[in-house]
Amino acid sequence: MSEEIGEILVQADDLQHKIKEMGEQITRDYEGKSLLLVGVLKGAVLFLADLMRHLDVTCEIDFMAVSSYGSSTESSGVVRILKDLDAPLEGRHVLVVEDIVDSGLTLQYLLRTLEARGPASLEVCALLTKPSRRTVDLPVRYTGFEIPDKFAIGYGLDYAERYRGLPYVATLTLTDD
Ligand SMILES: O=P(O)(O)OC[C@H]1O[C@H](OP(=O)(O)OP(=O)(O)O)[C@H](O)[C@@H]1O
Ligand code: HPA
Ligand SMILES: [Mg+2]
Repeated sequence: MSEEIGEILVQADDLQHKIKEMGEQITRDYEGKSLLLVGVLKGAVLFLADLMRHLDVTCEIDFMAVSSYGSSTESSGVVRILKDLDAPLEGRHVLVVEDIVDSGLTLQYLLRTLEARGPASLEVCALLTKPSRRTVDLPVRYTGFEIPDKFAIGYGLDYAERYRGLPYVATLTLTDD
C-alpha cells in the first residue's frame, strides 16, 4: 500500500483566518468568566495552541487523551481514556477543543464523561466536522469547517501518527501497490 497527500480541503490561510474569528467569538461569549480549555490529544494540539492566542479571557488548559482510531481510517467505535485531566471540573466553564468530529463517537463519550463531573458549563469547539458521517447528534457550539466524507490529514490530523504537522488539511490517497 502506498500513500500520498491528495487534494487540499482547507488552505493554511483559511484555517488561520477562521481560528481568529472563532477566538474572537469565544472571547465575546465568555467575557468576565474564567475558561478551562480541554484539548483532546493528540489531534487538537495545533488547533488549541493557535486558538488560545486569539482568546482574550482568563484561560487555563488541560488535556485528555482518548483513542478510537489507532492506525486505521475507520473508528473502532470503542473509545478508551489514555490520559485523564489533571484537575476536577466541578464549577468550571469547560470548552472541549477538538480537531474533528467525524462519527461523533469520541465526543459523545467525552461529553458524557465530563458532564458527570459537574462543570458549570460544557461546550464544544471543533475545527472540522464531517456531517455526512455523523452517527450521533451532538451539541457543537463552535465549528470551523465542514469537510466531505474523506479521510483527512494535516493540522493535527494523522494517518498512523504521521502528517500532523502539515499547516493545511488535505485528503490522504491510499493505493494498492
Ligand atoms: O468523531 P469520531 O469518529 O470519534 O472521530 C474524531 C476523533 O478521532 C480522532 O482522534 P484519534 O482517536 O484518531 O486520536 P488522535 O487525536 O490521537 O489522532 C480525532 O482527533 C477525534 O478525537
Ligand atoms: O478524517 C480523519 N482523519 C484523521 N483522523 C480522523 N479521526 C476521525 N476522522 C479522521
Ligand atoms: Mg488519529
